[in-house]
Amino acid sequence: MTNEAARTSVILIGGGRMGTLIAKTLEAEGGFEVLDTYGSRDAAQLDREAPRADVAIDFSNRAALPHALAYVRRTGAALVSGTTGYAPEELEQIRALGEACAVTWSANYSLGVAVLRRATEVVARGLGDWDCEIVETHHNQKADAPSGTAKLLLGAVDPAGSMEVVCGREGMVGPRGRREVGMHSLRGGTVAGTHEVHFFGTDEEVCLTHRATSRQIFASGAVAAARRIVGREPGFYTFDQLMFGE
Ligand SMILES: NC(=O)C1=CN([C@@H]2O[C@H](COP(=O)(O)OP(=O)(O)OC[C@H]3O[C@@H](n4cnc5c(N)ncnc54)[C@H](OP(=O)(O)O)[C@@H]3O)[C@@H](O)[C@H]2O)C=CC1
Ligand SMILES: O=C(O)C1=N[C@H](C(=O)O)C[C@H](O)C1
Repeated sequence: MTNEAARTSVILIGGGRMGTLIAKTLEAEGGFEVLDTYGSRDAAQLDREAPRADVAIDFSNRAALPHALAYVRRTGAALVSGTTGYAPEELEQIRALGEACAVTWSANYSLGVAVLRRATEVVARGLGDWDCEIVETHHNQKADAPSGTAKLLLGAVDPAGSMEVVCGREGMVGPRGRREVGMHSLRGGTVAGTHEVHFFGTDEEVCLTHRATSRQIFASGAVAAARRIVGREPGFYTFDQLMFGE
């Protein structure tokens, strides 16, 4: 068998900042062959003509989802998706795709954020009656707000989904409610992604912060996920399951 035959074939959905960096990372790491990249102009080709790959890596836009789903259903490729901005029903469609193929979706493919999520769960349990505000900061080209990672961290603060979520505080009348979480989005410059979870008590504050200083962490995490998902049984796998086996 030649090295060529052993390579994992990939199609990329989205060839923007992340898609370009993932292509470079696949090339640098070796063992992968990118068959093609699909963007907004040719995403419809995914439905019928695009060649079968071992794995599709999707960092694009929610508008591409019907094509990504059609591609994976048609070809049986594994899916690694990092696209954010989905509605809950769309995320449910991605999870349901796991009945037919091996699928992973994560709002953040950095190891640091995977650990931050766990740390946030622990701190939130310990400081259950403290006020909590989540602040995310990203570059001025980001299409969605709040970030997918901010929503992931909200899930760690409030796993039951029982708290009121207040996005920004403009027009707020009266004091802050006890059963609410504030979400705040800042946009500017070239920030790769900063997430802060603030817990405020009386006369004290605990703040957990993750700061991405480069997008490379997301690209490397997505490629690691691609390596680990190819050849798995159909199912929806979390990033933690792929990386930590749990
Ligand atoms: N999970 C994670 O770790 C991370 C997730 N992200 C997420 O990845 C996504 C992409 O981010 P980024 O690369 O910075 O964004 P860019 O704007 O740089 O790139 C977006 C890409 O998506 C393509 N696209 C847009 N609409 C469609 C469509 N309808 N069908 C097919 N392709 C489409 C664009 O194609 P064209 O150029 O042809 O218009 C472009 O290539 C975002 O949702 C972002 O939040 C980002 C970083 C990390
Ligand atoms: O669009 C980005 O850039 C990023 N998007 C992801 C998100 O919405 O959480 C992950 C990361 O923060 C960078």
